Amino acid sequence: MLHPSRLGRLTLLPRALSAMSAPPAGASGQAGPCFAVEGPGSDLVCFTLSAGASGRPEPRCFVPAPGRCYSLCVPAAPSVPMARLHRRLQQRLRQGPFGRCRVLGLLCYGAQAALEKGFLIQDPQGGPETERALEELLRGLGELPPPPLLGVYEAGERGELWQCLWALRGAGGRDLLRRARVVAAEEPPLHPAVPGLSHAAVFHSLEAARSVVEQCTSFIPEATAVLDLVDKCPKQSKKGEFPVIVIEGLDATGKTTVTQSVNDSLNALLLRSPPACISQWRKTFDDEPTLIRRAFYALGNYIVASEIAKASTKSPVVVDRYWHSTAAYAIATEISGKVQNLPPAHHEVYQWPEDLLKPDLVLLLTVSPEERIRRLQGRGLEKTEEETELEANSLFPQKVEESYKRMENPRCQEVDASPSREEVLRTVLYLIKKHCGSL
Ligand SMILES: Nc1ncnc2c1ncn2[C@@H]1O[C@H](COP(=O)(O)OP(=O)(O)OP(=O)(O)O)[C@@H](O)[C@H]1O
Ligand SMILES: Nc1ccn([C@@H]2O[C@H](COP(=O)(O)O)[C@@H](O)[C@H]2O)c(=O)n1
Repeated sequence: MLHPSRLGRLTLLPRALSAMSAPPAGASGQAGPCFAVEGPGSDLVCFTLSAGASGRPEPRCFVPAPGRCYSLCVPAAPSVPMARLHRRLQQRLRQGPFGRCRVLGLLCYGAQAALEKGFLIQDPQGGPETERALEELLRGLGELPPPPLLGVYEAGERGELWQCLWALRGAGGRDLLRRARVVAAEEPPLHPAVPGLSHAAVFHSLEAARSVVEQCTSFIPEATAVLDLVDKCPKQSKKGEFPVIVIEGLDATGKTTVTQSVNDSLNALLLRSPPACISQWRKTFDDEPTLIRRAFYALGNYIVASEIAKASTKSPVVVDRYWHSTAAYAIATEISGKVQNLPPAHHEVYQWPEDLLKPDLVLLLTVSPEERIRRLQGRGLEKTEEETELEANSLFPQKVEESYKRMENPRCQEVDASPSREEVLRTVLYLIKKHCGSL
């Protein structure tokens, strides 16, 4: 992190016409837009705009000397075209002239503005190529309402930081819309992505998820097949008289091991979400933006619900992952930074969807990060040792697990899955018996 006085120029390319046209405010919580840079660390670097010399400090800077820094944003509204545009930009920023740059997440938010998501692009070498390539990239996006804006950040005489907001002309050239001072803002009390989570990533009804996947049929042929399967399922599936037990947890915590042994012990039926009938399309949807990817997994849960309804009339049912997984992973992916950034306990994102069949018991398997590393490594797969350790120790699994723990109605009952396989099975069977009675 360097002070802005050491910058040449810092360029932002926000597309938030509505947000950016609000009068500069100079403090977070006021009318103007605020920005949060989502670094690889756990803190957000927040800044806002001021009309003139405000006496407020510059934001902690994020520009590598002697390089330059750029960014761009698109509306984060839960719209399929915008989600795809964000994804497209993300992919383009990994290629070609941007290869030498470091790309961080950027959120634009404010009292009057809808959330925008974008990127902060740090070019360690400087030079005009990156700015030129960004302009080309934005012009190449074609007709988009509203048109992309370009913000150029410049250090003033006393080292203060200014934002110049430009509109790109289709044929070339650009018009200056505004110049405003960049000043530090406090981290907002709620992570800026929290208010939009229920629309952009965590689906609380079949209809909400269905409508997203329906908008994808023209460019994802598999979407039609998924919808056909969903539409064949009875609406509002009801559970039979036998218990339904869901096993949740991070990967390598022992879900497959436990579900298989519980299944054998109880003579139950084993199901998993996503169900086998749509599993072959996972890769396709995993490559899509969050909105589409999570809608796919959400629909998978409704298909599993109809399988559970049928099976639970005949025998106990054990389910390997269900809605809690879909929600916990979605929340942890969308909320950057530290565990404290997660939506607070009892937030709506932790509530079970009213139209989804509820299990009788949800068990959350947990092991220490060290044990999880051992199990991940023991299992091999394609990750290197270093990748495995990085993943297991990062904030991401902590956020997934904490989200699981905040789930309500039904809540996840935690099971320490570090002991031997036999002991974990005994504990799980004890809890099932305690909760569901004799089977
Ligand atoms: N109690 C245990 N003690 C030691 N090793 C275990 C235990 N339970 C499972 N394992 C081993 O840990 C590894 C991960 O287990 P498993 O595949 O059951 O996890 P999982 O939660 O289903 O993972 P994923 O979600 O990635 O499919 C496997 O190699 C398994 O044999
Ligand atoms: N109900 C579910 C199940 C899975 N996911 C997503 O898949 C990933 C884990 O799958 P595994 O096959 O490795 O167990 C996880 O990252 C989730 O994103 C889901 O969303 N909902």
